[in-house]
Amino acid sequence: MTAFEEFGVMPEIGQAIDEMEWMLPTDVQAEAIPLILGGGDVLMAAETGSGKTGAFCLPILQIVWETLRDIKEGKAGKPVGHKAKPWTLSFTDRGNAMAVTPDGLRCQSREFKEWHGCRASTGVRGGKGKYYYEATVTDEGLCRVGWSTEIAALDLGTDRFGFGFGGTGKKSNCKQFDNYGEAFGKCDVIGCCLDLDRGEVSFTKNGVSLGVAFRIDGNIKGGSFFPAVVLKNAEMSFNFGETDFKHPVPEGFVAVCKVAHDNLAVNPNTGGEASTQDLKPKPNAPQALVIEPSRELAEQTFNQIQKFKKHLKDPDVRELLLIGGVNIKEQMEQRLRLLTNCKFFVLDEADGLLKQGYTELIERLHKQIPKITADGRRLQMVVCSATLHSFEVKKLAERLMHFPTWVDLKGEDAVPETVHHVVCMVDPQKDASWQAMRAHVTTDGVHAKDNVRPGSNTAETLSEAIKMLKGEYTLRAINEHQMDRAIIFCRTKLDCDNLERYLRQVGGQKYSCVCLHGDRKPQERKANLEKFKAKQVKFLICTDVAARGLDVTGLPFIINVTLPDEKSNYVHRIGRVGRAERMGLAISLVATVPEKVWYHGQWCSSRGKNCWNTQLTDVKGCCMWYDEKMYLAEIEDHLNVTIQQVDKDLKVPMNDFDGKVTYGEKRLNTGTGYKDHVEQLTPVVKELARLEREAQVLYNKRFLVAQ
Ligand SMILES: Nc1ncnc2c1ncn2[C@@H]1O[C@H](COP(=O)(O)OP(=O)(O)OP(=O)(O)O)[C@@H](O)[C@H]1O
Repeated sequence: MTAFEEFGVMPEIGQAIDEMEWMLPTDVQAEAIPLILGGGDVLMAAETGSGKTGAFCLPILQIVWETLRDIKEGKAGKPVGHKAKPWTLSFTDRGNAMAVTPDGLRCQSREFKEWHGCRASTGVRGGKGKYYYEATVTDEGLCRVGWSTEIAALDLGTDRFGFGFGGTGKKSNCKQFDNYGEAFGKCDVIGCCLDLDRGEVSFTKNGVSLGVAFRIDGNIKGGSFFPAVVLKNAEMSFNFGETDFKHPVPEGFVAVCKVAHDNLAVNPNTGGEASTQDLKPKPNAPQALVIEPSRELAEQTFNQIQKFKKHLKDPDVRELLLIGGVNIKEQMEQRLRLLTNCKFFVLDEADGLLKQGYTELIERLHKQIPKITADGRRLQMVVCSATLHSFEVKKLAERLMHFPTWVDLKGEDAVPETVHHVVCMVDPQKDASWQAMRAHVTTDGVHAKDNVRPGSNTAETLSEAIKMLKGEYTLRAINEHQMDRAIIFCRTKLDCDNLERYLRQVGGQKYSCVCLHGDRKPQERKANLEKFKAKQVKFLICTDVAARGLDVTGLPFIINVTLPDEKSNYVHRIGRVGRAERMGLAISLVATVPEKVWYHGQWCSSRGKNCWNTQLTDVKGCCMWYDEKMYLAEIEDHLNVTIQQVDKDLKVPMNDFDGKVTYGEKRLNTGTGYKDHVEQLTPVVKELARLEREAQVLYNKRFLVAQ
C-alpha cells in the first residue's frame, strides 16, 4: 500500500502517483486530501511549490471516477427519478446563496446575515381556481413561504407582489409584517392556499387552517402566481402535489400541480432552464470545474490530471481544457450549460483570479451549479493559493463556501525555506558605470523626449540610468551564478521584448531566451514555455502572467528585474524556484531612486501600443513614478522578514544557506530526508533534555519553597 492510499486514495491513482515518484504526500496534501474525500469545502493556503495541485486533483479525480462508476452501474441519480417533474423550485430564479436540490423540491440557504429567496419554475394564472401546496421546515432557521408574482422581489413579502407567512408567526406583504396564525419551526408543515376565485391567500399549519391572510389586490389577481420562499440560514422542502400530501387538501382546493394546462404559467425568470430530467447525471456532463488564472496554468493542471488518471480505466474520466483562442466561446457555451451535474468548483490561485477581475464570472458559474448534486452530495468548493490571506478571498469564501475548513500550515503568507531570496540595490548615484556605457539594453523610451544625459542629476536622468543599469546587473547575475536556467521577470511586455533582444545581441546561444507575455500569440506562448521546460533555451523572460503556479522542475534561479507592485506576486514569482524540496535562488534588483515607467490605464485607447503619452497618470497620462524602495518595504512588512541584501557584484555571501546547497538540487544535509537524521537531531535532543532538567529543578525548588 502506498503512503497516499493510507490517506484514502484508491490504488489505481496510488499507482500513478508511485510512477511519478511521489513517495509521501506533502503536508498540505496530507491535510487536504482526506478533507476533500470526506466531502468538505477547503480553503488551502500553503507555500508555493508545496503540491496544492495534487492536493485537490487527486481526491476530485477519485470522486468523479466513483460517480461515473455508479452511473455505469445504474446506481446514480436514483433520488432524482426518471419521470419528468415540471413542478419544481427554479434553479435560476433564486438568490445567490440559495441552494436547490436537483429534484427541485428542497432548498437551503446557509447565509445567516441576509435573506435569500426562490420561486417555483411553474405557477398558475387565469384569475380563477383554488390551489394548494405544502412546505415543510426541514432545518432550524428563519423562513417565509407563500405565493408571489414573477415580478415580486425574491425577498418574499417585501413588496406588494409577494405574500408570505413567516416562522415567527407574521404575515408579510409590502414590507408590512403583521401577526398571523402562530409561529412555526422545524418539522412543521405549512399549507399554502391560493384562492383566485375569491382573491385570497391563506395558510394552514400541520393541517389546521389559520384563516385568510391576504386579499389580493384586484390589479394583480389576474396575473401569474408562483410558490415562493425566502430563507435565512434555513432549509425547507416542498410538495406541489406529485406525491401524497402530509395533510388533507383544504376543501375546494387542488394540488397546484393539477392546474389545468391553460392555467399553467411558466416562470419567465428561469430563462428556459433545464427540466429536472436533465439532472440525472450524464456521463459527459462536467463534474468538476477548475478555474485557473492563466492558459499555462490551466494546461499544467490539465496535464497533471492526465497523469493521475493513467491507470483509471472503465469508466474513463474525461478532461477538457478550455483556454482562450479558437472556438473558446462555443466550447464554453456547450460545456458550461451542463453545469447542473457539477460536484466540484475549484478556484486555483483564487486571490489572483479575484485581482484579475473574475469575481463576476465566479459568482455566475457558482449560481449555475446546483448546491446539492444528483446523488445527494453537496457541491464542494476548493479555493487555494500561496497567498490566500486577503480580504477579498475571505469575503468570497463567506459568500460562496459552505463551512469551509482552512488548511493553513503557516497561518500567513510565507516563503518556503527552500527559496533563498536576496535583493541587490541598484543605485545610479553610487554606481556611475551607466555614464560610460556604450552598449546597453534598449530602454522603454519613457525618457526619449527628456534631456537625459550623464552629468545631469535630474530625476529623469537617474530613472534612465536605472533602466540601463538593470540590464547590466541582470547579465552580471547570470554570469556570477553561471545561470543556465532562469526565469527573468520584467514589469512590462515592452521590457521583456527589450531584454530578450539585448540578451540575444550580447550572448547569442550563451544567453538563449524566449518571452512569455500577453502580447505573444497563444501558440507562441505555448511553444516558448515548452522550449524552456525542455531546456532548449536557458532563459524565460516574462511578465507576471507567469508569476503564479508555473512548475518547471528543478528550476534553480529567478531574477526580478523590477519588483512587482503587488506584494503577493513577489511570493508567487520567487516561488517558481525552491519547489518540491529543491533549492532555489531569487535575486531582485531594486532601484534606490524612483523610476518613471509606463502605466497604460483604462483611458489609454491603444493600451500601450505605439503610445507615447509620457504625462503622468494623474493627468490621464500613461506614465508613473515607480518607487521600488516602497514596494520592497511593503513586501518585507507583509512577509515579516528583512530580505538579505547583496552587493552590486551579486555574489551571494556564504552563510548557512549557501555553501551547503546546489540551486536546483534537493538539499542534502538538511530538510526532512532521513539520511543523517540522527546526527542532525542529536544536538537538538540534547538541548531539549537539558531544558527539561532545568525546568524540573526549578519546579522542585518552587514546590519545596511553597511547602
Ligand atoms: N507528494 C509529492 N511528492 C513529490 N513531489 C510532489 C508531491 N506533490 C507535488 N509534487 C511536485 O511538486 C511540484 C510543485 O507542486 P504544485 O505545482 O502542485 O505546487 P503548488 O503548491 O500548486 O505551487 P504554487 O503555489 O506555486 O502554484 C510539482 O513539480 C509536483 O510534481
